[in-house]
Amino acid sequence: MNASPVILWFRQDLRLQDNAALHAALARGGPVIPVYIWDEAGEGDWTAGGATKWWLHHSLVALDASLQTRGSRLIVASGDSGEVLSDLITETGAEAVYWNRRYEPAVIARDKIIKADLIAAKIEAKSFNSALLFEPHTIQNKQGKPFQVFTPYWRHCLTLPMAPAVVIRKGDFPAPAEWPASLEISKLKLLPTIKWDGGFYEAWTPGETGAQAQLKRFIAKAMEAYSDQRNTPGIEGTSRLSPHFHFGEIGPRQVWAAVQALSKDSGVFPPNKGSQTFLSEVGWREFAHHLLFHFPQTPTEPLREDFKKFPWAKDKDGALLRAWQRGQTGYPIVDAGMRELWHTGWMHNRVRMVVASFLVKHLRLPWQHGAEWFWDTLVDADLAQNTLGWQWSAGCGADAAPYFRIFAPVTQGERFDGSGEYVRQWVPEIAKLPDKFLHAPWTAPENVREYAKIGGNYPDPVVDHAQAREAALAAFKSLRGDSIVERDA
Ligand SMILES: Cc1cc2nc3c(=O)[nH]c(=O)nc-3n(C[C@H](O)[C@H](O)[C@H](O)COP(=O)(O)OP(=O)(O)OC[C@H]3O[C@@H](n4cnc5c(N)ncnc54)[C@H](O)[C@@H]3O)c2cc1C
Repeated sequence: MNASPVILWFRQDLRLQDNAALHAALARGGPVIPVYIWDEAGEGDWTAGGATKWWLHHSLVALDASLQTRGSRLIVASGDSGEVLSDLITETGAEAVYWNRRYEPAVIARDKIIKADLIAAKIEAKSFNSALLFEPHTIQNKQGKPFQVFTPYWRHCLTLPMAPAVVIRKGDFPAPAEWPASLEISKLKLLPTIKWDGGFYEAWTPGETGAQAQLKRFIAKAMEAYSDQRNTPGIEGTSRLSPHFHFGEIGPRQVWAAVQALSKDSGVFPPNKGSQTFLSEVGWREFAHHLLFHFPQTPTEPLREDFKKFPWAKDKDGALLRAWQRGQTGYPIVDAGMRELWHTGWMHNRVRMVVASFLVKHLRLPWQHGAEWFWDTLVDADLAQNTLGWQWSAGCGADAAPYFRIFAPVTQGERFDGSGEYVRQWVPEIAKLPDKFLHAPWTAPENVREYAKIGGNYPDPVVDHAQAREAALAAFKSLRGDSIVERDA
């Protein structure tokens, strides 16, 4: 038992349950001082975008409220993490700093320095895993190398022991006799000054309680049918846990345990096909972190070296990129996705794949432009998962979709939004079109267009699908210099 305070440094682990650093801090004894540091420079080139800042504000408010129910509170500071911690140590007499690990390259580099400095100053510095089932440095293939294909990666992971979720005891957390100074959360200025975030409030409840409610809802209503319904953007067929995962308001061990609990009666795990597919998507999240850790250059550079020479198209005045960002490409499924993103900070995975393919293949614009836009607009923007998603879509990453697989936006719309529910919600100016023309409004006869009152409200396609596809294949061919199999997805 220890009487000196321990600083519990919260980062992307904004929850009390299944929090290994908190568990260790409580077990150590002595007052626990929970701290959050807003350290933009410490994130390297990837400081939080507008949408994740919105989420963070509300998540910190929720965390502080939860801590207060435990006789504690959140100390909030801004600045260089190492300096803030050092000042707090002086102010509080803390002799230990505990935190949960993160895996982004700039953060790893920063944390290493902080740990070394703390140890040199004779402060107990300990880090823990609360974010992943399998930490990247513990996983390698038979050749001792990182995995680059998901299926063998995941098969290997599933042979390994998995730590259970950590249970935090009930009751108050020991508090210091005097709390150090704290900023008000609003002083971090994370919320937008221009009010574009109205839709976010309707769509989300940031914080640990919101995350648990979302998991419960998903398990009760959608998990069993997940493998059939996960590709239909017009229904709530997926968990929508991604921003909660990103901020560590829920951890994968908790999700695993919740699915496992359903197997109590049958003894079969996972209990059904839906849960099996769902857990393998959680596996993709693990894989994304594995890749980012082992290939830290990939947020900006293609994993496949040959793609560095890809002949991207010229986009005069950025007009094509702007049309894509604003949901004005003339392809309804693409525009619906981009508008859903702008309005709610989230986009369905099927549609993320369609809009990413459209940017990279139809418009032939660099995937990095798309990754940057997603970074700023997604509430779940995550360096590991965003990088994997974009490199997968562009065909230049690990286990990626081949470049020559070009998603045809009309076919994708008809196949995955056949009833048009999704497009009608996000592209209301064409809502009155009959299903037959909904995904290709330019093919509707004039009288139908008139009846549906499309008028000049909705743009014609910014590129012709067939021509764009040919140009993309030619560009790919010039890169590869060999024959390719052509197939629309
Ligand atoms: C171009 C592109 C960019 C993406 N950027 C991000 C991002 O910044 N942040 C992010 O969390 N996800 C990203 N994804 C992955 C995926 O689209 C989202 O995780 C998913 O849509 C989140 O919705 P959900 O929580 O309902 O997922 P569910 O289908 O319920 O899946 C459960 C969890 O598994 C993980 N997951 C699901 N699909 C994937 C996947 N393909 N890759 C990695 N993890 C996955 C997520 O953590 C998700 O919350 C991206 C995908 C693409 C194609």
